Amino acid sequence: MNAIGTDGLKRQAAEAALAFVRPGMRLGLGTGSTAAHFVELLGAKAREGLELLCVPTSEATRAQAERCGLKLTTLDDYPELDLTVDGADEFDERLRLIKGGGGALLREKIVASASKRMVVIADASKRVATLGAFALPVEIVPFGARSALRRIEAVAQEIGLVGKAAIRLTSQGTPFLTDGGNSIVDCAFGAIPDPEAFAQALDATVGVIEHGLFIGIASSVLVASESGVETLGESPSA
Ligand SMILES: O=C[C@H](O)[C@H](O)[C@H](O)COP(=O)(O)O
Repeated sequence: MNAIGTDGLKRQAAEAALAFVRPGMRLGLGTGSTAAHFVELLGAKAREGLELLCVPTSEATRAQAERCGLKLTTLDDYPELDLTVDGADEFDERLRLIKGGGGALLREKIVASASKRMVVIADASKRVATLGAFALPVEIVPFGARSALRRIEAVAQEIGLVGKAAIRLTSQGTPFLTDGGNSIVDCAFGAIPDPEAFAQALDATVGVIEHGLFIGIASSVLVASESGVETLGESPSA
C-alpha cells in the first residue's frame, strides 16, 4: 500500500484525462472503478456547463452517468465519437491492453473502436512487461459454452499457451452474464508473448464473441504512481 492509495491513484489518472476533453465532444464512457472516477469528475464539469454527449459502455456506467447528470446518446445516433476514456486490467509499453475484468469488454471495444482516440486511465500496478498475469476474459455465446472453452484452450495450446480456462461465475456460484446476456471465459494462461497471434486465433474461434485483448486501439495511457501521472502515447494536444 502506498501513501496515496490505489484509489487515490485511480482518481489522479481520471483527473488527468479531463485535459483530453473539449466542449461539444461526443464521449465514450468506460466501465470499472477507475472509469467511475472519470464519470464522476465529468459529471461535475457538465453541471458547471460543459456541453457533452456520452455513450456508456455498460448498464452500470449508464446508471452512474445519469445520476451525475451527463447527457447520454447512442452509437446509432452518433456512430463516431471523439474520445473514449476507460480503465484497463493490464497494459504494456506498446499500449496493448487486457480488459474485461468487470465483464464489459464487448461494449467497451465497440465504443473505443468507434472513437477517434481512446485514453486509458490506470494506476501503475496495471503496467506489465508482458500481458497475461491477469487472466484474459473472453466473451462467448452461452450455448455450448463448455465446447467453446475447449476450443479456446486448443487454439491457445497451438500457439504455446497452456493453463486454466474457466467459465466465470458470480459470487453466488451462478453463471456470470454480461450486459449482452453472454458468458465469460477467464483464461489464466500466464504470459502472452504474442498477443496479436492470440487475438487472431480467438477472433477465428467458433462461439467466441469478443476477447479482452485491445490491440492498436488505445492512443494514450495515463499511468498514476506516487511520482505523478505519466502519459504514454499521445498527449492531449496531439
Ligand atoms: O470490464 C471491465 C473493464 O474492462 C474495466 O475497465 C477493467 O476491468 C478495469 O477495471 P478497474 O478500473 O476497476 O480496475
